[in-house]
Formats: sequence, C-alpha cells, structure tokens
Amino acid sequence: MSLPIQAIQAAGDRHPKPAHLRFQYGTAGFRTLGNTLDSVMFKVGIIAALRSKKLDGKTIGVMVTASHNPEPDNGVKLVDPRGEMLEASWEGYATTLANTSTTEEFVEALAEFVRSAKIDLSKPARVVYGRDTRPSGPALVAALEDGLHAIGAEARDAGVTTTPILHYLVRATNTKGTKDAYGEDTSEGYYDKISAAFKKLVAGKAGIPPLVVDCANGVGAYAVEEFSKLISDKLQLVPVNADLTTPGALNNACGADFVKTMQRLPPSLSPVLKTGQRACSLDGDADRLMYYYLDDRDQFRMLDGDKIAALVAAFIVELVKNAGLEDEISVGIVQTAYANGGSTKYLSQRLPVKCVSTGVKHLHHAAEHYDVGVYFEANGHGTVLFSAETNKILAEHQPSTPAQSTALNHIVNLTQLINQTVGDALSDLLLVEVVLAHKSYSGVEWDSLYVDLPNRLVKVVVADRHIFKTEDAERRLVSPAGLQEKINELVRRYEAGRAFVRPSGTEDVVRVYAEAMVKSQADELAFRVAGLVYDETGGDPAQRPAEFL
Ligand SMILES: CC(=O)N[C@H]1[C@@H](OP(=O)(O)O)O[C@H](CO)[C@@H](O)[C@@H]1O
Ligand SMILES: [Mg+2]
Repeated sequence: MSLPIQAIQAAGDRHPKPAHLRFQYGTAGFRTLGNTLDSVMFKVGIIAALRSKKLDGKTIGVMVTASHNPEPDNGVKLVDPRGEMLEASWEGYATTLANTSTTEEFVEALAEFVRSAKIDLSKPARVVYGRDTRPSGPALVAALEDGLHAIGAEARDAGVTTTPILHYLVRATNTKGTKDAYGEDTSEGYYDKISAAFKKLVAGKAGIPPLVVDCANGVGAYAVEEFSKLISDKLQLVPVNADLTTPGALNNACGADFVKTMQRLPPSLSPVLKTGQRACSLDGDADRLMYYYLDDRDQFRMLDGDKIAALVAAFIVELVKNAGLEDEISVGIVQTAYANGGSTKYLSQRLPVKCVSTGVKHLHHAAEHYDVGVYFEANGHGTVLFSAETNKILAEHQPSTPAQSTALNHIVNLTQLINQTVGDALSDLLLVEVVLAHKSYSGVEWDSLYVDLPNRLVKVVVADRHIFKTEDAERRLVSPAGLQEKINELVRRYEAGRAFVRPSGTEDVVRVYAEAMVKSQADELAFRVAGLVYDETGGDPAQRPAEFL
C-alpha cells in the first residue's frame, strides 16, 4: 500500500507553510503564535496517523494547546499509546517534516520517512484529539482534521478538554478490554474513576474546608465544574477566574505560572481569600497546580510542586509502612535543578532523590524506575507513578491486621486517584486534599515540612542560545567555555548560594536560576549571573537590562 499522495497533495496546498518561519518540536511540542500554525497542524495530522500505523494501529493522541502561554499562542503535542509523551526520535522527524516548504517537498519527505522508519501503510491509523479554550483552536483543529482525513485516519474528536484528560483517553482507549484496562475511554469515565477513588479516600472525613480554585480562565473551569457535580458533598470547589468569554483573559494575571513566576497572589483572588484559607491555581490546560494560603499576617505563602512532592511522598511512605509493605515497596523522588534547595535537602534525608533535565518526559521516565516514583517540577507539574510490579504486590498482599488492610486499601485507591499518564492538576488537587484531610493539616502545617530558600528566576535574551550546553542534569555549563567557572566564583560569595544557567527548551532565552539564604541575596546573585551571561556572550551594552548587575 502506498501513501494517498493525491489526497495529501490537494489538501496540503490549502495549508501552505509561511516561508520565513522555522518550526521546532521542542519540550512542549510545536508552540508559537497560533495564527502561524496552520501548516504545522495539517502535517501533524499526517504524522500522528503514521505514528499510529507504526505502532500497529494503536491510538495516538493530539493535544492542541499552549498551556500557560498567552492567549494568542497555541501549540500541538503528540501523545504515545500509553498516554506518555511522544518518543524522542519522532520529535526530530516531526520537526523535519514540519519545515518542508512546499507540498511537493512534504510529500517526498513523507515517502522517504515511511521507507526509512519502515512504516507499514496497510495498518490502520487511529487518532484522538482535543484542544484547550484558545480562540485559535477551532481553525487549527480544522487543519489537523484535514491532515487526518487526507491520510484516511480513523479520528475521534474529544472536543475542548484538559491535557491530562486527553492523555487519559489515549491510554484508556488502548487498554480497553485488556487486563490493564485503564478506565472507560470517555471523559465521563475519567471523572467517574477519579472522583470514586477520591470519595473512598475521604470517606469518614468530615469538614474539609471549601477550596478556592483559580482556573486561569481556561479549560480547567470545565473540569472543576464536572468534578463539583460528583464530589461537592465531600469537597466544595469554589472556581474563580473561570471566565471563558472575555478575549485575552486566559492566563492573564492568574493561573499557576503567574503564581510561580511572580510569587504572589493573583490580584483577582485578593477579595476572595481569607486569612488561613488555602487556594490553588491551575494553568491554561490544567496540567499544573500551585497551592498557597495567607498566613496570620496575611502574607502570601506558596506551596509549589516541591511542597506537593514532599507532602505526597511522606503520606505514601507512611501508608506503605502501615500496610506492612515497607520491605517490598520503596518510594523515590524525581526533581529537576529548579527544585528548591530546601526541598532537596529535606527529601534526600528521607528518600532516594534523583535530579534530571527539565521537561516532564525526563521526570516521567526516571520515576518509572522506582516502585513508587513521585515526580514534580517546582512549577507544579507532576504525578506519582506506581510500577506494574507494585500494582501486582498491592493486588496480592494479604494484610494481617485491620490497620494494614485499611492502609492497603488507601494505597490501592491512590493508584486510581492519581493520573498515571501525566501530571494532572485536578487529580493532584484531589490528592493534596486527601493527604491534608488524613493528616489534619492546614496550609501552615504542610508549609512547615521544610523552609524554602529564597530564589529568583531571570531570563536573558542572547544572540544564540544554542551555544549554551550543560551537563549533570543541567546544573553545569560546559559551553561557552570558562563561563561556569565565573559563575562558581560568584556563587561562592553567597551564603547557601546556588545558581545555574541553561537554554530554555520552550522560549528563545537563556534561564538563570539562583538561590541564597535571604531574598535580597538570591535576587542579587541572579542578576549578577544574568549580567555575566549577557556580557560574556556579546550582549549589546546599549540594550543591557537595567536590573542586571
Ligand atoms: C523553569 C521552568 O519552569 N521551565 C519550564 C519550561 O521549560 P523551559 O525549557 O525552561 O522553557 O516549560 C516546560 C514545558 O512546559 C516545563 O517542563 C519546564 O519546567
Ligand atoms: Mg500546562
């Protein structure tokens, strides 16, 4: 069987590539201004279908979103059959195909790709796709559908949905009717599975306080609404920033990324949040979660991904012990260099901790090596993975006391509550609420597990960020030569100082992160390193940002 060249050619001509643009499938898939992505979407439809054929007709996911980025941005990511990120080698193929400049070139490159990747075109192609609430979404989905249609894929539209639900649907579809069945392959199946597990975990816990949820004016608002229908007798979710109609509202002065970057309350929450009350923020596609509360002096206190990891890991370790399984199941943590030094110190005194490169796929893969792998990026993206062997142990374990039996049930319910495919703000939110209810913690007790070191993240615009090369999970620069030594020299002058520099995988900038014992010192160190990076890589003195030192 060969490619339907004529159909692809005819449809492709309706989706010309903007001549001056170069696209790259990076950490977050293709992501840029929404109105430039038409040709990319068409091609992604075809690539997704080929990925499915390559994997024997397993269902592949396509999510159209730009997450926490501003509303005019958009993007697209492919999801592999078990609900995980696209295999790394295909990121390169996708980039090459997306940059072919004419339909003829695209078709030729496709034919060559089908040959070299040994794709059997007689296999079926199955794709499920969804999008967030961005205004550019419908047109981009139409372009994607054109691609899917041209190659004759069997396609299913999941509509406007969160990124984690799309990942769930992929896994549920591919495991349907098998012994690994992940759940019913519909959004309702997702909501039912998670809320049922939540209800079992909080059975008997009364008086969980209402939780304010900042929905970033995005698709998370729908998910909050759906969960509310199912769990409001146990936990009342109070949505704010759930405005899906005002242009430009998405992620604007709200949402998880705003909270993490600005380290303050979204202004819209000031009138809502009371002293001591906790709240949380989702991002634009509901895969990131940040908690926070106002302390007794009404100071903003942030409970980020590192704090979530610490809370959840301690709870699971305790349950494993109470179930009598501590010799069989061990819990490990995966972080990135952006994890707060306070969290790394606290966690590594208790559990194995691994540091990996930025990007969820790295964390996810590392977490798969533990029996129970807890991974979170500091920015609030993460989940907990239970290995196949762990699930087997849980299924077969015979508890010897009622207390062991209760703990075992709790762990089994956690495996149902926690999204096993990807970080999921809603599933994580319910997980946090379960732990807080079990521990009778308010934000204060949770926060006091360890003390965050003051820190600062700064962006530096450089001529070419690709000259920045790192090692040791991005904690050390190897290129440009000599720069790391100069950074070390600066860091030495600060108490509890730590700083590192890496090129962003999602923006055309270099990121500088710094920590120190007091806030003013963390800021100073960050701006000194930023100034150093700028000057050493030929930054124009006339354009040098004033805050750089
Ligand atoms: C410091 C930071 O938050 N970096 C983010 C950001 O990556 P960069 O490569 O730093 O641009 O976007 C990634 C994708 O969403 C996310 O995984 C990562 O944590
Ligand atoms: Mg996101």
